[in-house]
Amino acid sequence: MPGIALTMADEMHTIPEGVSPERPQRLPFVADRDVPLFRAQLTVALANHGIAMDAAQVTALVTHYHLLGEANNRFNLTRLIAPAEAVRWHYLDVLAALPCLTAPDLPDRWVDIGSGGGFPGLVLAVARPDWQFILTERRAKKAAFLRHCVAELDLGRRVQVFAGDIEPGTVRRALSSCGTDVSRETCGILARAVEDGPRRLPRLLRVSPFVSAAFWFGQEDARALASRLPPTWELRQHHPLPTGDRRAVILLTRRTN
Ligand SMILES: C[S@@+](CC[C@H](N)C(=O)[O-])C[C@H]1O[C@@H](n2cnc3c(N)ncnc32)[C@H](O)[C@@H]1O
Repeated sequence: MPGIALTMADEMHTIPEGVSPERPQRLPFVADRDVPLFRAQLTVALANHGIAMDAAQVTALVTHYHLLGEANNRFNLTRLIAPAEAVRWHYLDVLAALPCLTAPDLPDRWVDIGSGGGFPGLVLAVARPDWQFILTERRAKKAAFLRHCVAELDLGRRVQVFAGDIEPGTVRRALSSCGTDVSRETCGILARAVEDGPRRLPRLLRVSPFVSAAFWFGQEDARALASRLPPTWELRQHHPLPTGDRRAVILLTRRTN
């Protein structure tokens, strides 16, 4: 059954096919009901898509979902919180990108622009214990939620949260404040469902620490991005995702010559 591609803004995430439009926009999260269902459906999805994770990693993702659900009852992090929707549209959507992110010449340090509830950065941090992440989020409540998740999941040694706006003029300062030596170190940039991404994200590519980028896009956004790429960047891979019709991770790299 083809899914409907996610659009750029969370508020606009389209309802996946098969979900009744009659349904209330946001069902309250009920931990006793939803967490066991989520664990079962996540386990099936990982097996079906050949994504290897050990028991501790699965438990960490379940814990993240639990925290997300509880926080979502207090303020809006995502509309897609019911177990089946969350597994598919959030966790599988992120984890299915792993094969294209794991080439040895790609960075092991990533900056997630607009992490929201932790997608993709926090989920990738659980999946790849050898990578480091800076999760950035302009909204204070969401940044506080991310910090809480990092503490609960014991990821503090390699995952940092920057609360603030990431723009071309501020990004180097933001990374420095998280301990990155921007004159020597390189990193990759991640973004999923960031508002107006095809227009705003290419500007960040001009900033020097960034040597790779992975953007979760539908077909239209991928097309719009292609015409805005700085000349020093090229498309390295278009990695289709199983979560939506023509949905993909667009992997970009800075040219070396
Ligand atoms: C639509 S949500 C998507 C969240 C998450 N990436 C996901 O895929 O579910 C976009 C998030 O990016 C944040 N955001 C947008 N532009 C930003 C910027 N320039 N710097 C930091 N955060 C930003 C917003 O506050 C919002 O939480």
